[in-house]
Amino acid sequence: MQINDAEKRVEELSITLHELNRKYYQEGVSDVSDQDYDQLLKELQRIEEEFPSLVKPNSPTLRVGGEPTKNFENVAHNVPMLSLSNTYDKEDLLDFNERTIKDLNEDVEYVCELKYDGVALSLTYEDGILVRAVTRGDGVKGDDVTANAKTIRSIPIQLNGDYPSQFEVRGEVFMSKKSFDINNEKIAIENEERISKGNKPQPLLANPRNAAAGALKQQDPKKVAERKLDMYVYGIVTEIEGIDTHYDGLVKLKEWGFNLSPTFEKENSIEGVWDYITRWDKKRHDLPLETDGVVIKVNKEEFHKKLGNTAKSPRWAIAYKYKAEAAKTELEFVTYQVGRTGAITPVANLAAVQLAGTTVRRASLHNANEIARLDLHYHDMVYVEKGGEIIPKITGVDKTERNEKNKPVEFITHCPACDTELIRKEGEAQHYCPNKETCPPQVKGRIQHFVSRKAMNIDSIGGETIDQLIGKGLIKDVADLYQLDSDKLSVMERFKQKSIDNLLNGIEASKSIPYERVLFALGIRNVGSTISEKLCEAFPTIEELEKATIEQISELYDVGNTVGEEIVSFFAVEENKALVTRLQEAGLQFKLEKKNTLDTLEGKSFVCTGKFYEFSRNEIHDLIKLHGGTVKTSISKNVDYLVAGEKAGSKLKKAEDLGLQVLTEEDFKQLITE
Ligand SMILES: NC(=O)c1ccc[n+]([C@@H]2O[C@H](COP(=O)([O-])OP(=O)(O)OC[C@H]3O[C@@H](n4cnc5c(N)ncnc54)[C@H](O)[C@@H]3O)[C@@H](O)[C@H]2O)c1
Ligand SMILES: [Zn+2]
Repeated sequence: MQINDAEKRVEELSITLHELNRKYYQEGVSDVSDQDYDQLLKELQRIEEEFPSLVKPNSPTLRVGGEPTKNFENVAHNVPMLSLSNTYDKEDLLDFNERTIKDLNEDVEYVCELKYDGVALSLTYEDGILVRAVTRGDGVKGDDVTANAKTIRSIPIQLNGDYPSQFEVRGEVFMSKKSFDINNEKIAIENEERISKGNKPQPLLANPRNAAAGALKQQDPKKVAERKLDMYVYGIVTEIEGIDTHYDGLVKLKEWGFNLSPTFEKENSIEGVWDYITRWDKKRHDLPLETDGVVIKVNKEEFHKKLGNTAKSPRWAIAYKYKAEAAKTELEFVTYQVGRTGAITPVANLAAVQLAGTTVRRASLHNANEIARLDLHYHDMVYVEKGGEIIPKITGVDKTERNEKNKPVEFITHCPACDTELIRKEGEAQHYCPNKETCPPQVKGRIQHFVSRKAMNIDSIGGETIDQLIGKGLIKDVADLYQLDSDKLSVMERFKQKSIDNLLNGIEASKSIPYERVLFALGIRNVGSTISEKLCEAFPTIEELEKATIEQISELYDVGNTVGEEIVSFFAVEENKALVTRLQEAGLQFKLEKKNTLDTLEGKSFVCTGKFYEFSRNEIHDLIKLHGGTVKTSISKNVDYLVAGEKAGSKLKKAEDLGLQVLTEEDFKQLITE
């Protein structure tokens, strides 16, 4: 691979992984299976190993988890809370064993535990009393959720026995399969009542892991208690005299009153580990909670110190993850969904089949390429797989069972919602319905996105209200919302004055939503909430963004080419410009609120490369922005300064060739303190 191709691929992978992370940790949504995610991450790791100069300071290979939230006090961890390196492969596991023995120059004993599928929590005890519970957050600091943790019955508030005076223990908070079902039943019953009163139904919990994460972050501890969470602890962090092995630590934890899964086991060789893994492959489904693998840990504490950590995970442990489960069933027919951007997604409708404890009836087929790849025929017997909990996917067809009369699945040519002929852009996998203006799911989808919580947050407008507003001809697009008034709304059915007031108040309040969220709300393809923040920082008014070129946009840190293309083509459409103007006239924010920035570096642009001592690269970026400068990723004549650390490499050479000013970390510090 050439460095140019590598750089491009690194960028693509980083954007994809950042977005998958954001969805997974912030919204609890998985767009791809864990196995696919792990494959992408490994690919990035391999490229970065080959081209170390391409490692960005915030690369997904270096980052743990999500981010702490603003809803709780953020607390720094005494010892970082890391992730675990993982594998789906026996070979990798054997390699791990060999490497460990080689590094230690001694035989090792392991402890095997199941990998509980929930969220990590750190608990601190002083004199036997729980004083603090903190989530993993970004690994360095997390959310203080002590009040919530105290409502979880399996977390002891007061310990028994000979516990040390102060120590930290970590474990997994989870929602048992039983609580998950009960909670969903409750929500379903509440929904019947809500619907009968004309209110919006609540979404069901998607899966136990996501449900546990959501519940733990509730603001009201009473609500946490209602969700009936549990916790298994899996390790002591603090060094404690007399506890020399991980196994002894677990036994002690049990004595002091903690809740542990009784499934942990000591193995004196990697063969023993493999035996444990095989034994639990099927049996784990009988456990009260979801598990997705086995965690293998070196037993002796002394070895943990010797082996140390990578940026992201300890070297003394590895997770072996079980492969997704598969089943075979019949493809009955294919339906097509229309998204808010007009993208058409084919969905396989299957004869019901049991898979990993749930009944599966539908699977996503992604796009026409996928159908072609599978060479899918109606009534084929297909293999479905479910990675973790996400929508299952079809991985193959059993062609030996194909009846010759079965016809191949042909992609539709016209939109199932509005009958417009579909288009497919060159080089793209997806079909689109080009009828943006009147295709009902697109019109509705855009409005739904616009009012959603992370966008304009108008929660008084649910799906059914949108249907009615469109049906009664009151709105055709999002700008029409701002023309509504009591009079017009009087034609709405099952709408009391109170609902009308709520709706209008919500719309009014949205006028103060900041520019970055308004931009996100516009629903431009590939412009998610993070990208939108970056764009607003670089182009503080919509007029500046409108004038920006693809190149200028792609130069921004972590923003790819495709975003530039989407932005430029958005503003090339007259209707879009007109929509923005109408929203501006309605009083929405299209200008970045000036944060308290300084102007020391106003108008200057910087590229940073290499390794720094006093600051991390991210901190330097933040300092540049704080002082009014801009950060770019690649060297060009338009860059003013290169801040070069240790091992600066190719960028330094290029900067020198172009005659740019090169700053050391020290020079940079002087520049901002001048
Ligand atoms: N599908 C997606 O879009 C998507 C996106 C992001 C992450 N993911 C998945 O999440 C993984 C990364 O998440 P992660 O960093 O939380 O890592 P992880 O969940 O794979 O492993 C680390 C965690 O395991 C937990 N754990 C459970 N049982 C344990 C035990 N017995 N001992 C020690 N720890 C135990 C701990 O909470 C620890 O934080 C990825 O590998 C991927 O599978 C998927
Ligand atoms: Zn259509």
